[in-house]
Amino acid sequence: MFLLYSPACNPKSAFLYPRMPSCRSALTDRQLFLFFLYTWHTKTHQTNYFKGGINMDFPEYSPTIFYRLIQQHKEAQLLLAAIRLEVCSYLQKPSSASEIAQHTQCDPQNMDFFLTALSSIGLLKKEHNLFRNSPEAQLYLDKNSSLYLGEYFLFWEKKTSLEQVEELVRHGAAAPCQQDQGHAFYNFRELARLSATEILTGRVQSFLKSAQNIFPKSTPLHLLDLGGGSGRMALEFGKEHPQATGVIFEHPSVADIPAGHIAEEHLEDRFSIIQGDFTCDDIGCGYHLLIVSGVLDFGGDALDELVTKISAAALSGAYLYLVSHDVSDDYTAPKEAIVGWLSSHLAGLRILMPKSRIKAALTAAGFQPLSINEQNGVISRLQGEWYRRD
Ligand SMILES: C[S@@+](CC[C@H](N)C(=O)[O-])C[C@H]1O[C@@H](n2cnc3c(N)ncnc32)[C@H](O)[C@@H]1O
Repeated sequence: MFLLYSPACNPKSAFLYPRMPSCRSALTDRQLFLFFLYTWHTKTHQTNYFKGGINMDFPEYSPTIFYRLIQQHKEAQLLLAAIRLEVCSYLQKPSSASEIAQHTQCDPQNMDFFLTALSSIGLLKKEHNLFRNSPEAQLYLDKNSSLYLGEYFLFWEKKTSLEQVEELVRHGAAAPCQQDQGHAFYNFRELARLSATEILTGRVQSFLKSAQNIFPKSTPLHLLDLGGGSGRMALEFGKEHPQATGVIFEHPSVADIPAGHIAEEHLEDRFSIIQGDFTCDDIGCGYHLLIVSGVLDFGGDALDELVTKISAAALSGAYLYLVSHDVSDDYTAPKEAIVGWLSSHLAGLRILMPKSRIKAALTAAGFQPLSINEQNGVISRLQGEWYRRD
């Protein structure tokens, strides 16, 4: 057909066509109609048949997020395997895959693939076919490091595993945990043992750094570390404040862990343990400083009662250092806390509490949050925050 072979068929020259009267006289009305129909169709549908271009628009959203999540899962599998195989404990210096395979009694060929994959995700460095730890792997994944966290990661991964998520969502928990069964559900003793190192990777430092703006080193004071776990917060504070004395309150099933640290640090003359259940037992009194780290989130229905008890144990003008999970009112943030504690929620143990609820309970019991100015701006880098008792 004429139209198809006409220069005017080229979509580019189609724009020019109405300005070419000599050419127009050669076309019938039907040809003109078909021509305009064609021009409209090609422009509307963004096609370019003659150049072999893309015949589709991009979807409105990309599926990248799904690939990223699946990729993260695989990378986490690699990390956990690396911890179990203890490869980082042999990679302080550049080594070949076969040397590492020999140390760990593994298959040399697959060790090479494995170490190369670990290099691709940044846990190792690979140069000239030799592997060595990245700085982070050296510090936290080498069993010989004083900050080795491998065991802690494995414990935490198992404790918060979502392997059963589908089953639990489908059928619910077989025997839902009661609120006061936290000690049965969580191995707090093991957590206290392993977090004695984890707490030294930033949490204690944040606490001490902010505390130095409040407590001069030479001031005598008495402190309580409620549900203190390893007791490290109290003891490291005690080491920096020679006039400080203190109590670490812990459940009887955990108490030997902080007791061991008191003995190791030779702080028996200034620090002691009170064993008990803080929901019903006496927690002592006369405290100038109260450390409440990772405890109030688990207060459940007894939160107000517990906070009232804490308030009664505090001296007027005492300071309280709170570490909470900073949970939003609709429980969608922060994702680390929401996903991290999902397994216990699915098991029937409702342990997280919105930050606003904790703050309201503390305020009602006479604790006022310290303003950022009063904390000399340290709060922005803190995981904890300070309150002062009226
Ligand atoms: C998440 S851990 C926090 C440990 C420590 N404060 C820290 O920041 O690492 C909670 C601690 O509270 C203790 N705890 C929980 N419920 C308790 C109760 N009813 N009585 C005494 N201790 C309790 C647990 O034994 C555990 O050591």
